[in-house]
Amino acid sequence: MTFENTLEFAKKLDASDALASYRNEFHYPQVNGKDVIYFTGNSLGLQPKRTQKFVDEVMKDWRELAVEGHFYADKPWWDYHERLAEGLGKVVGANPKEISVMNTLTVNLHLLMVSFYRPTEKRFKIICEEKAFPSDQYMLQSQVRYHGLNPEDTIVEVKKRDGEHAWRTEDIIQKINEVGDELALVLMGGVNYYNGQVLDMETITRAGKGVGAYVGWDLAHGVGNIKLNLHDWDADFAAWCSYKYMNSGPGNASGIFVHEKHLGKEDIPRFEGWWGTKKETRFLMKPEFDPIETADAWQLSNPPILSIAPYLASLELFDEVGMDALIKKQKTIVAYLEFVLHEIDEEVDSTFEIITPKARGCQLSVFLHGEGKAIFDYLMKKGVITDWREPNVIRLAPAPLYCSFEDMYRFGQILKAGIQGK
Ligand SMILES: Cc1ncc(COP(=O)(O)O)c(C=O)c1O
Ligand SMILES: Nc1ccccc1C(=O)C[C@H](N)C(=O)O
Repeated sequence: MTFENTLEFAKKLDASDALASYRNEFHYPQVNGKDVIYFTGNSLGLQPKRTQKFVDEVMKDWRELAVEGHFYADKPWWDYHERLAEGLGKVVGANPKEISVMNTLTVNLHLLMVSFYRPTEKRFKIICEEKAFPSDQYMLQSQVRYHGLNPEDTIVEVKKRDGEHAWRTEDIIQKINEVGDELALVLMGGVNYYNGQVLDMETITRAGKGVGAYVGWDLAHGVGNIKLNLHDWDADFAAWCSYKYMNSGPGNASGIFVHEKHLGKEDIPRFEGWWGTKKETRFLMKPEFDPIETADAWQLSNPPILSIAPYLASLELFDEVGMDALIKKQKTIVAYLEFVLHEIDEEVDSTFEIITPKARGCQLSVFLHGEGKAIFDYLMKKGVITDWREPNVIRLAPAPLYCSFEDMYRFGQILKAGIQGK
């Protein structure tokens, strides 16, 4: 499709957008009395209007039923989290039994490390990407130290080549083969938070398994953003948060995937709690742990229903739309945003560079040479919400559920005026 950087053309794209009506499903913050142009769905998704109903329902059940709500609410609390497994399975490409919703991302990564990072004298190394999201780095370092090892000898970071902005799959594979039979675990961000790159998870998983390591994925920036096929890729585990592209609200419940082949196994170490035991026997209060034969065996506590209810609301939206339609719009809107950026770049003295490679999802990261922070501050004042990542990057993620093509055009005009100092 040949794009044009005009309001008419952007409106034409909106008119033929199958997801256009979903824009009305969300609440928008206002700046200068107008809805913002929201580019930070990769950090915190907007609030779906229907979320209120799901939360109110829990508040009402609690008010009217109190403890009886565990078993007798319309959506009983004791197995409320199970309602998410099927929908999430479709989003991440997994069987429902491979999914559980619990805790938050960093907590879940720690819990999954208990099961999948079991260093031996010979096989103890971990491969991750350089400059992984800081929480992932702290998580890995503390896990390694917990096992009495030294992070410097244990964590192997795959670097980008000098002068390049993205990782090359061949470099990751080479590192995996190089570490070989010392490699215990590959754990990487499937979609990188900084440059927006989507890693070739299928190939990397195969390579990791090929040398006998476990392979896990942090999908904070992947879930609800790109096509995932965790089961077929044969990943051992994955974890993600729900508050970015999945719009479930700040700090809300997160999800895990554990491959079917690890379910119902006796010999897998795990930190356990009573919500991981079979429902039929849980309330017999026996001392023996009787694990559920699904990823719910990793559950510890009775779940925070008020934190899961918004996730259920948001999953309903994802279920209605489907990942295929979502990704179809995403590809067009990101391509249009890229086009608008290039057009502006031609029209003004070039000050920016897109550092996101073609293997991408929703996010374009733009390196602002020179006046970076001033442009960022200006955009925020004009009601364009982006985010800033040191040293000089703004991230733009036009989430396909609620961003319009007109937003992209208007953003371009605001950016141009900002660079020209108008
Ligand atoms: C890649 C990645 N890992 C970890 C985190 C931390 O998540 P949480 O604070 O939910 O544990 C985030 C985002 O906050 C992230 O983007
Ligand atoms: N939860 C947050 C709370 C405060 C500030 C940022 C976050 C983020 O989620 C950042 C996100 N992980 C990122 O990729 O930048």
